[in-house]
Amino acid sequence: MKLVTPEQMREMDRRTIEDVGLPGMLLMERAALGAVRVALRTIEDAVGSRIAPASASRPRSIGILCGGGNNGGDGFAMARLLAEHHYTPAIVLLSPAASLPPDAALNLQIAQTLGLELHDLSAVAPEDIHARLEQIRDAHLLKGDLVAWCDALLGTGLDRAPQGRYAQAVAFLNAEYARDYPRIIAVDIPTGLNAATGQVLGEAVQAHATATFGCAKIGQMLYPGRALCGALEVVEIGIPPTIADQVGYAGCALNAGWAKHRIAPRPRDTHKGLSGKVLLLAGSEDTTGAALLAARGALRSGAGLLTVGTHADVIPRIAQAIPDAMATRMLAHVPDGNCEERLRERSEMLDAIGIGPGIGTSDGSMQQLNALLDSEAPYVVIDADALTVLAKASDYEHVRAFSLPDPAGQPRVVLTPHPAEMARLSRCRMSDILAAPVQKAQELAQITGAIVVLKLASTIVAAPDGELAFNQSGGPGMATGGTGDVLTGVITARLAETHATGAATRIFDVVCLAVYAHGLAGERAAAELGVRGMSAADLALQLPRVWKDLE
Ligand SMILES: NC(=O)C1=CN([C@@H]2O[C@H](COP(=O)(O)OP(=O)(O)OC[C@H]3O[C@@H](n4cnc5c(N)ncnc54)[C@H](O)[C@@H]3O)[C@@H](O)[C@H]2O)[C@@H](O)CC1
Ligand SMILES: Nc1ncnc2c1ncn2[C@@H]1O[C@H](COP(=O)(O)OP(=O)(O)O)[C@@H](O)[C@H]1O
Ligand SMILES: [K+]
Repeated sequence: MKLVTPEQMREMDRRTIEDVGLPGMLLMERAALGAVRVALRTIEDAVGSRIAPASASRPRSIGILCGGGNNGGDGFAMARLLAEHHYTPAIVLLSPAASLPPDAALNLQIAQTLGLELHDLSAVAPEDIHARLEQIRDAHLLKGDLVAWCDALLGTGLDRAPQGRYAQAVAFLNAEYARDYPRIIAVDIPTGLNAATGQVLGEAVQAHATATFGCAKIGQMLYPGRALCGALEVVEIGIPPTIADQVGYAGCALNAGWAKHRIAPRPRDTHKGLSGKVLLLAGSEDTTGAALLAARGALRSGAGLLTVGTHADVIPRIAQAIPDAMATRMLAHVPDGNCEERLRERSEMLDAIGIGPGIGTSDGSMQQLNALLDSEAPYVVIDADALTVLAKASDYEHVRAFSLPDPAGQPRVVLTPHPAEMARLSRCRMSDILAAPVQKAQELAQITGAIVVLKLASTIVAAPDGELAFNQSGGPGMATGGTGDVLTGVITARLAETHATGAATRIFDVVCLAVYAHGLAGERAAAELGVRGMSAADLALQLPRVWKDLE
């Protein structure tokens, strides 16, 4: 699923209308048709919760709150189309009809000509809006049943927090959502949601479903926006693909459609060398678990040969817990030439190296990270303590220098920070990261030349050239210690196999698939064990099934 910014969507609309010559009314009609389809399905899906859809013998009402822009225009058109399906639409107008843009004005005029029910609240005092909307609702509840509200207040034109009448209408819709009876359908985007950032301006509508037009917007991928949309459906409105490609996209969503056919079955005549030689620099005395989890992530994601490079005391514990892996001394708390030497010797023979889970932030870790960035390792994943160590460095020249020499011009380093690590790397507060995660991830990718995986509930993958992806898999069960360690192993193993086989796959896509698969494993573990019962180890155990399904 391709994603756009609100500006890109407006530009696609504009070019389609002005350059191609498709009338705006036609786009609006298709938008309204799609939104009606989503509304009807949402109502039908809710039948179990006492809601009965309309039929010739069973009239039902739908309230449609319309604002003063083209989003409101979609709402007027929807009213006309809903009437075809035996619903009684009740249009509520919040802005003066005289200032509507042309297509919206025409759709309002048609609705009026058809005699559809219209409540003009554009001159009602804001403090009275709530009561007026309740009156409209109650009148319809007496006549039949009001089964849904459509939010056609504001769409991608939102440029400030809803205030006055709009704010009251948003609050009313949220009170209706809380009653858990009528379905709330957002037209294009829930009002109050910033389509670029996923942040709320003032208060935003909580919808059961959102019909979004043309392309999904970035703000619908990121929380809280993602949750406010409810079930999100993209409605084609007639933007020609050539126009969309000319305008360009802001990124893509990592979902089932994206992941299909991204991983080929292994050839029968392969051998372990071709599956990828992985080294994970992980674990210390108190954090052996981090190394074990990363190792499980790698072994369950296709690693051909896995070595865990760790502190001396940890080696027997790794060997006992995971006999499939080799363990060797490669970490020390104080700088140790032997560890560096071993790393240097091996790096060339490896396909990918992951560093960080549980290694500690001592000078020894710093030294080993520097040695790694001086090595010949094809790909390096930097996570956890190694990120904290990296953040202590004055600049990211080291990472940049390492990232540059790839013959195909692809990044060789992957950074996998969670928001706290990201704040350290970006030298700002965590609140700054959470307020602008996309921008921060892009900036760090550009500064370092690395692929940045900013781990959130909607993880963002950012490439140095500005490419973006937003992960849609995963869930709250993954909010438990160690799931990030597993991810390090997964990404490292996938990079290793790609390097070993010499596959022409883009590194960015390899990282994205690893992130997506890791989230799916989290979903599967939660489905089996519940979000509170599952652990990071359970997630790792689900990885084989996820890869099997993806193949
Ligand atoms: N021809 C097109 O461009 C199409 C537009 N479509 C619909 O049109 C929408 C975009 O239309 P518009 O650009 O008219 O934008 P909106 O309908 O989102 O509203 C824009 C108007 O509301 C004002 N506004 C912004 N924030 C406000 C606030 N907080 N309180 C009060 N007023 C506020 C703006 O100043 C502007 O006048 C899309 O979301 C989509 O629903 C669809 O019909 C498809 C085709
Ligand atoms: N609510 C959530 N929804 C989806 N994924 C989540 C959620 N919470 C956490 N995750 C994922 O779980 C992982 C946590 O990683 P991290 O914070 O590094 O944990 P740790 O350091 O304990 O291993 C990340 O991949 C993150 O995207
Ligand atoms: K809306």
